[in-house]
Amino acid sequence: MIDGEGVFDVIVIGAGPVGETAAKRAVRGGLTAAVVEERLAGGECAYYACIPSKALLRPMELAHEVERLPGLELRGPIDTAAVLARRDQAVSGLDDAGQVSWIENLPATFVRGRGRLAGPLSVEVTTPDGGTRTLRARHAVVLATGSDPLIPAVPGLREAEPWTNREATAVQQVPKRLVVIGGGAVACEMSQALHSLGAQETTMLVRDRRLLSRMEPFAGDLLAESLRRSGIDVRFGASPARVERPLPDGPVTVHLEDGSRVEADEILVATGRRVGVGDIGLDTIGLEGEGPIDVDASMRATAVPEGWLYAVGDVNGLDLLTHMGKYQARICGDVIAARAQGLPDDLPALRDVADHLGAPQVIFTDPQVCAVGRTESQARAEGFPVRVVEVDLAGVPGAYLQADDYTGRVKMIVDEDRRVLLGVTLAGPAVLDHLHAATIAVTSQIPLDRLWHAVPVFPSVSEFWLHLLEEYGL
Ligand SMILES: Cc1cc2nc3c(=O)[nH]c(=O)nc-3n(C[C@H](O)[C@H](O)[C@H](O)COP(=O)(O)OP(=O)(O)OC[C@H]3O[C@@H](n4cnc5c(N)ncnc54)[C@H](O)[C@@H]3O)c2cc1C
Ligand SMILES: NC(=O)c1ccc[n+]([C@@H]2O[C@H](COP(=O)([O-])OP(=O)(O)OC[C@H]3O[C@@H](n4cnc5c(N)ncnc54)[C@H](O)[C@@H]3O)[C@@H](O)[C@H]2O)c1
Repeated sequence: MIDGEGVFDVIVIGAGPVGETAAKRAVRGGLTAAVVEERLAGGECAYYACIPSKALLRPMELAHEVERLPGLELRGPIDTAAVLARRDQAVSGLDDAGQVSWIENLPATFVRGRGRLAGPLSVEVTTPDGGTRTLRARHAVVLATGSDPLIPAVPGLREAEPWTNREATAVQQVPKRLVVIGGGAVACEMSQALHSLGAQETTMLVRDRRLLSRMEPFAGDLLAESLRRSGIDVRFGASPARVERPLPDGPVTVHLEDGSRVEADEILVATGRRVGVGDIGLDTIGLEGEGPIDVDASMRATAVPEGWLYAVGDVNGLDLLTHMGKYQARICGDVIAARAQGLPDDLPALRDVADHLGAPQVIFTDPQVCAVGRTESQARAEGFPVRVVEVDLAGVPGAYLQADDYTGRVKMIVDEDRRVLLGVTLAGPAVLDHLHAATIAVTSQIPLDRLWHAVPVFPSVSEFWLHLLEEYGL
């Protein structure tokens, strides 16, 4: 809704899931908003990350479920063409018309083009036809510019035109031989998805000694076992020294630091992200640097004393997860609206708490890996009086009824002084929906003596709570 030529209460740069949410909340709070997007409204998440990756993983998950149950059998291999067609549907054929209408119906003004700060409260947009347009904000500019794949400086790697998450999630032809650099979320999910869809030789080159090295060690170990069982070659302590691809469409060879080499048809780089602060005009407001934008608990950029600049989602580097970015965006949009209208801006719902407790996260592999709060090593490093309790999920009737040879584990970290949970990690088939109960317990700091009265149903997987609490001594 424009109420002056190019003048809005709030301007959001970046229409990923996070920028869209910030605009929605600001408009709900009675403000006018413009949303500037250079590529596709919906962002990385909708087209090249969360949505397509989960569409590609779901058939693998179901196939594994069937394999684990005697009496059931798949009629044939996974129909890759059908899976890719369903993925195409899930990403709306890379057409953002629906997302643009959603933004316009907020109502907010959608501006296609590259946004760049042009001094305080001012945004210059380079439109697709090469023209420029200047927008002014009365109250706030929100940076929601996300992140881009990071390609490490390995000689020959960039020249080999590696796949990033974008090409991997948009795959049309699954390579027969795939080599993946990385052992984090993207590497694990995409290796398993592409292997299940036809990559016959999949090699993961993991620099660390474990997969998912920021999570509890048992989770990465269970996942590595599962990946290896399905035929993926997971190599630890494997660092690429140089990469060669003599012909653009020919095979690629990765030479490792230990002198060995891997040849493949395609190479996927999954080594983290670079936050989206490049060429967005930070210099025009006296900021510099390549790193995330530091924010306070109301999502306001701490380096801008006048307080008109906010940063939400991947670009602030707090937690590179869609649900966390959208949570930040709800706070941000509401705070901007409150401040613009002189309303209280310090209500409990208007401050970021969750990012500092340990964000909930699910790795959608088989086994699924789910975590919230602190790991044991984080809790110990922070000086908490820690007690750890672990339970084998195979001993929980609700779990072993699900499948033969059910393999899974759960670990809880207790603050012994307060007898509350600091963190929970669980890994196993189809456990992701159990994470929210753990998130509630960790976030709400429910005393274990109270949690004891939340009786889990028999025979459900959620009885692991009972097993944990009994093991603890209740
Ligand atoms: C393969 C993969 C799978 C993932 N799976 C999950 C998952 O299952 N669950 C989960 O929670 N998270 C997942 N993530 C992380 C998630 O994708 C990100 O945390 C999320 O996309 C961040 O949202 P955002 O809006 O901050 O940024 P983005 O989604 O990156 O959107 C930013 C938008 O800003 C636009 N933009 C940037 N600069 C400008 C500019 N100057 N002017 C105009 N527009 C601009 C971009 O074009 C983009 O559309 C995954 C990531 C990857 C790579
Ligand atoms: N299901 C999910 O929630 C999900 C799925 C995918 C991605 N994501 C998010 O997207 C972000 C990016 O994921 P990602 O997997 O790219 O990053 P990551 O930070 O999770 O993992 C990066 C991996 O690359 C390795 N690495 C880094 N630099 C390297 C180098 N120079 N050489 C060799 N190895 C190197 C690291 O050791 C690590 O194993 C993550 O923060 C994650 O939260 C979330």
